[in-house]
This record gives sequence, structure tokens and C-alpha cells, in this order.
Amino acid sequence: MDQFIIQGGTSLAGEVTISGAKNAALPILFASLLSANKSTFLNVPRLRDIQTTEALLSQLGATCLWRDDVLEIDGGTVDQIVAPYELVKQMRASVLALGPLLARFGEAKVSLPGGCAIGARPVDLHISGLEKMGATINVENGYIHAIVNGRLKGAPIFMDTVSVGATENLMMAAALADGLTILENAAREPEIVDLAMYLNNMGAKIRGAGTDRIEIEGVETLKGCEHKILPDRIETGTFLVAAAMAQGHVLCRNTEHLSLEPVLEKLKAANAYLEITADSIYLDMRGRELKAVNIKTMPHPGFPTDMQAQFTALNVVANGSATITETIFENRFMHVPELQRMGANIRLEGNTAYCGETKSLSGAQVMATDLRASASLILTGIIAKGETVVDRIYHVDRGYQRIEDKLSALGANIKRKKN
Ligand SMILES: CC(=O)N[C@H]1[C@@H](OP(=O)(O)OP(=O)(O)OC[C@H]2O[C@@H](n3ccc(=O)[nH]c3=O)[C@H](O)[C@@H]2O)O[C@H](CO)[C@@H](O)[C@@H]1O
Ligand SMILES: C=C(OP(=O)(O)O)C(=O)O
Repeated sequence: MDQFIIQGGTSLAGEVTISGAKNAALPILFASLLSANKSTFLNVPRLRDIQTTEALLSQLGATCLWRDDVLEIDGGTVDQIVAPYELVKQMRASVLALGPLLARFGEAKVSLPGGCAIGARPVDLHISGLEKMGATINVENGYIHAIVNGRLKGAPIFMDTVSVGATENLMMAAALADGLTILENAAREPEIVDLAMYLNNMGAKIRGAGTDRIEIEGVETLKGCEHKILPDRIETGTFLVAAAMAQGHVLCRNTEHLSLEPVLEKLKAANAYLEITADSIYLDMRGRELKAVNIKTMPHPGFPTDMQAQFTALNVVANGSATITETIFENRFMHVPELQRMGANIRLEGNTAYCGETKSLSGAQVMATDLRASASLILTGIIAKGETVVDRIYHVDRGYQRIEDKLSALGANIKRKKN
């Protein structure tokens, strides 16, 4: 398994170009299954999760063709309805094949994704929503087997938990259903708005994406189109936090600040200097005292859970003490024991991490447990004294495009060791 070897104690300075958003690209690429035509996607990040998606779409019969960061997908050749365990186990988001396959072909068999290091992550809302639209669903032998006689039927669907994935799966299915679907208590993430934009360009009739009530008037068919994936707000946030922790100055290009408001507010509270334009964010921390900030994760537009681990690392380096409360996932603190191995003064109690003043951080051998946990260990390794070895970096490769190259270009001493 590959490792990152980091020599700590460097600052970070320069420019970084942000890639397309993983969490927008994944549902959008699965949405291409809804059409028998070709769609062209621009600004697609080159990530392991995107490779997994491409493998799954190809397995279903879709034709995928890359040119740099442009991916063409032709759904006209799709002739399978089974998403097998071997691929789904590599990436939970594979469950997003369920809604599109069922809506277009009347049947889908998708392996249950199961939990992961951050929590149990059930898919009951995906299943019950599709049942409300007329599907018969059996969970058997580890697979979700969904069938509908004819088209799915539009329905009012209230979700008692705000779920990004369930909102996406049901919005995609409803796009081809017969009649009106109303999703209440829908997730409001920018990635949902991006998915709705793609679907509407295909000919869907979706109103209200970005609010907690989404109305979808189903249509009979959807055509292909071109769509540019929005910039990755979590990658942007990760580089801004990295610069703040390293007392550096970094300009993030190809980004979008409106989707990052809660993160930018916390960076300001941490005493960072920020300059924002329509497509860039500059952070300067030189000569400024980094202050610890209280964080509570919430569904969008609250503070994103996908930035929680990075801010835990920031608090370790900052002056003062602060708390980090995780409300979305029940087990998203696996980075804490690893940060403690580097000297971090953190106490965990239930879903809250108490971050006190840390005297000094020293490099250590640490283990990445999930995507954002890995990022927090890399960021801490960059400012710790001595060498940090981060194991199991396949987690990082799921969601960050060439992170070691981007960080090296900013002055970090980080190398990938192939094992
Ligand atoms: C590929 C992608 O976009 N991943 C993001 C997506 O994951 P994902 O879509 O899996 O996350 P959800 O928004 O669905 O999960 C939120 C909460 O709802 C619960 N839940 C979810 C579905 C369900 O049927 N039943 C249920 O109880 C989950 O266990 C969790 O506690 O949103 C998360 C929350 O912002 C992010 O951390 C992930 O990066
Ligand atoms: C948790 C994440 O992704 P996924 O839902 O794909 O596991 C993430 O992007 O931080």
C-alpha cells in the first residue's frame, strides 16, 4: 500500500488550481444512465472514485471516453442492471446507480453499500422513497433488488433525516417518473443544485433544488447534453486550512466562494486574511495569530462534516482551546487518536472533541482511516517537526487529485512511496 512521507516544518505559498467536485461528479455521472444519448462532462476530477464510477458504468454497458478532464458517457449501450459488490464495496456512492437504472429500465439490482469508517450509513431513505414511487424492493443476499411495472409514479416524499444521497437518488428517479414528485426536507448542498442543472439540461423539469422542497415533474425521456462540474469546495477548504496552519499564503484558483460560506466564516474567526473574487480565494496567514474555533457540523448551509477533520487539525496548531462537535456521522473522529500520536492535545467525549493548546507536534507513523481524516494527517505532518509517514493513502486518492503534487508546488516536502 502506498504511503506519503512528509518532512515537516515547511510553510506553504503560491497558487493551486482546484479540481472539479467529487461529490458533484459522482451523482452526475450516474445520472447519465437516465438517457440513451451521449453526455459530455467538463472539469471532471481524476480520482479513484471517478475510476470506480467509470468501471461500474462500463460494467453496466455504458461507453466512456476520456480526453484530459473531459469525459463522454454514452448511455445508449447500457444493457445490464446489476451493480456488483466488487465495485460497490470500493465506493458507497455506487448506490446512486439505483434510482437511474430503476427509472429507465424498470429494474435494478445494486449491492448494499454497507457502512464505512465514519459510520453505519444506512440507505433506508433511498429505499422507502423509491417504494413510495411504486417500486417493489427486496433486500436479499446483500443486494437491493428493485422492480417496477411500467414507469415509477410521482409521489410526495418526506425524509425525516436530511440526506444528500437520498435526495439525489430520488431526484434522478423522479425525473423519469409519471407525474409530480415533491421531496420535502431535501438536502440543500451545492452538489444537488449542480445535479439538478445537469438533469434540467437533459430535459428534466426540476424546481427548488438548493431549498428543502424540490418539485420534479417527470418526463418520458431525457436527452444527452454538455455539463461542466462545479469546483470542489472541500478541496478548496482543505488547501485554505493547510495555508492557515502553515502560516503561509495561498491563492486557490477555479473555485466558488458562495458554496464555502460556513468554512470562510470559520477561517475569518480563526484570524485569517481572505481576499475573494468570483473564481478565486486568497488566504494570507503571515504574521497573524491563528486562533482555535468552535465547530458544529450541520447539513448545508451549516458547517460541512467533510471539513471537520481539517479544522480539528487547525485547532491543534492554533492558540486557545475550542470544541468540535460532529452531528452528521456517529464515528467521524478516527483522525483524533492518530493526531494524538503526533502530540495533539485533544480529548474525545461522545461526539465532541475538546482541542486544548498543543505544546509541540512531532512527526510520527500514522494511519489514514478515511478520506478527510487522511487530509488532516497530511496537513499536520506538514507543520510537525521531523518525518511523518501516512499509511493507507488510497483513502486520499479517492477524493483528492494529485494532492502531493499540488502541496509540493506550494512548498511542502511530501513524497509518495509506492509499496
Ligand atoms: C458522495 C457524496 O456526496 N458524499 C457526501 C454525502 O454522503 P451521503 O449522501 O452518504 O450522506 P447523507 O447525507 O446521506 O448522510 C447524512 C446522514 O443521514 C443518514 N442517512 C442517510 C441515508 C439514509 O437512507 N438514511 C440515513 O439515516 C446517514 O447515516 C448520515 O448520518 O453527504 C455527506 C454529508 O454531507 C458527506 O459527508 C459525503 O461526503
Ligand atoms: C465522506 C466522503 O465521501 P463518501 O460519501 O464518498 O464516503 C467525503 O467526501 O468526505
